[in-house]
Amino acid sequence: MVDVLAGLRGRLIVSCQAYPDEPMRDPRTMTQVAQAAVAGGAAAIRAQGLEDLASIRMAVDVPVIGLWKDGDAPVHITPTLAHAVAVAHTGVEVVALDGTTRDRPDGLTVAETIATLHERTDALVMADCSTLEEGVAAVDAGADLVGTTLAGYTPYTVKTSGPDLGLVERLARAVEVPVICEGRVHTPDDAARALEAGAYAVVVGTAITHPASITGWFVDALRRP
Ligand SMILES: CC(=O)N[C@H](C=O)[C@@H](O)[C@H](O)[C@H](O)COP(=O)(O)O
Repeated sequence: MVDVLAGLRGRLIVSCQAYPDEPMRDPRTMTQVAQAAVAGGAAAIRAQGLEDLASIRMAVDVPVIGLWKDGDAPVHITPTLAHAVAVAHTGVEVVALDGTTRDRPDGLTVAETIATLHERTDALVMADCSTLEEGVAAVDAGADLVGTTLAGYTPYTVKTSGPDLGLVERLARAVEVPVICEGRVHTPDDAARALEAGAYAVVVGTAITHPASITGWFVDALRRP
């Protein structure tokens, strides 16, 4: 598993996710998107949902970071231990879960969730966080990687127009585990700046794998006076 992390240093991870009721919400489609990303040089794939994960894990030869978005509670990225174990059982190398200190639907803490997952499976854990304090706490709780995934998506954080590079910088100074810059990395320049800010690796989702959003960016630009 140490090799998994070593292979991600300085590299691009592509998040391949389609949202409920979208046309591309189909495991075969997401698998093809993941294969295309790997062909383009992605060092790992991040993906969502048990079916997508099982299919993508079989189809690509790079590590997969898996999550399961479920429920309407504020904590919905791999929200419970049962979700985390199910994600690990798809064969992915890394389980991503909500690493904030908010109440979890099963009443467990992040530390209890990570400890039990580590006991029961070989998967590494990526804690999706929104603040420096959450990242530090998640690492203390046993997270193997920490991501800025939720910066701007919790009620107490501000959504920066690009990636939250300030948070990347502060986290990279504060923790010993790899810091993954994730969220609103929309250009190659954003990605390069994330590494300069101290990120170990960079996740890009929307800007590579979400055609509806990318189309919208162009449509909006044409509407400007
Ligand atoms: C906040 C949240 O739920 N983020 C999710 C986490 O898996 C995904 O919807 C994002 O696409 C992913 O984090 C990549 O970010 P971006 O698509 O901005 O490159």
